[in-house]
Order: sequence, then C-alpha cells, then structure tokens
Amino acid sequence: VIPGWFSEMSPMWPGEAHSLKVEKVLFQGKSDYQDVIVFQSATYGKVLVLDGVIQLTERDECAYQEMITHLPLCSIPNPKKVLVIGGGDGGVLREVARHPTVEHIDMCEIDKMVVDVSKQFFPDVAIGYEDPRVNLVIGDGVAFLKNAAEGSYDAVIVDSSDPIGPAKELFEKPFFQSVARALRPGGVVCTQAESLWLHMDIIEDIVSNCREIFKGSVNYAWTSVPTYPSGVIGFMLCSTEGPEVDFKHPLNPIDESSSKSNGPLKFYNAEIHSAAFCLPSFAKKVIESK
Ligand SMILES: NCCCCCc1nc2ccccc2[nH]1
Repeated sequence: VIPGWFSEMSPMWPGEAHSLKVEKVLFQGKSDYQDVIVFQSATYGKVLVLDGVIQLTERDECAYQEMITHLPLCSIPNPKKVLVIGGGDGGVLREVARHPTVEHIDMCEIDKMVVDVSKQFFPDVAIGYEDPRVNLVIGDGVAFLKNAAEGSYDAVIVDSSDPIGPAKELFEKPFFQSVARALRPGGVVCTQAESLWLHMDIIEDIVSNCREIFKGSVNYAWTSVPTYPSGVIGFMLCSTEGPEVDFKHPLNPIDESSSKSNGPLKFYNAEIHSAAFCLPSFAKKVIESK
C-alpha cells in the first residue's frame, strides 16, 4: 500500500473497487492466516484491512458492530450467555457488553494478530476486551463449536470475514449445524451475510441451509456501511425451535441510556432495527421463497 490511494479489489466484487485516500501506513504484517494492514485514511479515520479487504474504519464501524450485535440480543428477553465467533477487532464485544443481562461472553478468534493490532491501533473498538465477562479463545471457530456443549448459549454472533480465506468454513452447512446444537431452544444466531447487491447467490445458499437447520424463524436484515463495497452488508438472523422469536420487533431495544461505559450508541435504534428487515423486491423473491 503506497501513500496515495488504497483500492479494495477482491473476487468478492469483480469489476469494481472502493478506494480510500491514504495518509500513512501504520502497520503491515502477515499472520499465520492473512495479510494485515492498518492505515490512516484522509477521511475515515484508521482502517483495518485483511487480505486486501476492508474490515472496519473508525468512522463507520459503529453501523456494522451495533447492528450485528443488537439485532439478535434485542430480539430475546434475557440474553445471559453469548458466543462470538470471529470479531477479533473487539467491536462486537464492546456492543455485547452494553446488555446488562449478559453474564458471560465467550469469544473465539482464529488470528491473534488481529486482536493485538486492534488493541494497538483501535482502542475505542478493542475496549470490548476490557469487560470482565469476556473469555477470549484464540482458535478455529469450527473446532470451538464442535466441542461446545449442547444448548450452551442464548446467542451466537458470527462476525466473520468472507468465504474466501480463513472464514470459508463459517459459511458452510456443518458449521450452521454446530451453531444450532450449541444454542438453547429459542436461542438466536446472527451472522455476517454479505451484500444483497453483490452476493444474492451466496445468500440464497445460506438461506436454504438456515431454513433446513433452524426450525424457529429465519430472517435476513441489512444495513448501510459506506466503506463496504455496494455500501451495504447483511445479516442472517435465525432462531432454534422453542420460544418464538420475532426478529422484526425488538423486545428490549437497547437505547442511549443502556450503558455509556463504552460510549454512546451511534447507529442502532428500535426503528432502524425493524427497518433492517425490509427488503427490496429482487431480494424478497429469493429470500422469502426459499
Ligand atoms: N467483520 C468483517 C465484516 C466483513 C468484512 C469483509 C466484507 N466486506 C464486504 C463488503 C460487501 C459485502 C460483504 C463484505 N464482507
């Protein structure tokens, strides 16, 4: 990455590239799993890049972290035990920590370099690691879930990168089956589920697998994140058989007063929670017919 412009090219979005003006490269490394870069951008704060793909920027990470966390946790009455797969930057932990009913948070991140780099360059994101309820395991989420006891968690959040690279298996059927097994009846899972502008084929497969595996409700939600190609990213919200979960109408929407320890909510609110499940017709056709 040379000072000038960083252009994000990936087979995940052929024929297009989102570019950010680079002020200074702050870190370049290669972990056991991927290339890691941190740069200071001109207008989006610091930026974390894994294998050439933007994972977060200081300016808009709130949208993704708040939505991927509060969509599931505000949909069930009393989240106590939460598992985070991926999310090494710590942003999801920061958001989970806002829920007073949560007693324990397990986190399984495969790449220690992502944790260390986030603590060094993104302290307002990595603040999530300071919560005493957090138990961090550096390892493969697939193996972690295989060893998890049945019905261990109220909620699982899969904050993965994309199905190209270390996160590939987190998009496959066996992994979803292991998540369903680890959830209690009526438990919920929320996964990073790509862009409906770019990845309807991937989403179609994910929805089919989820409908087979999760016998509660299965919904797709989406939100705006300006530094993700196509400007949007989505989430699969699924619940296991058991107490009914209505994802579209938050039971206990987290609000401003929830907990200021990790700073104010910048994006999530009850209205945007419900709105996130409203889909354009071309996506409804695919997602609601599966
Ligand atoms: N925690 C990582 C979130 C996802 C980062 C990688 C990424 N960037 C994307 C842009 C559009 C659609 C899916 C995407 N996936």
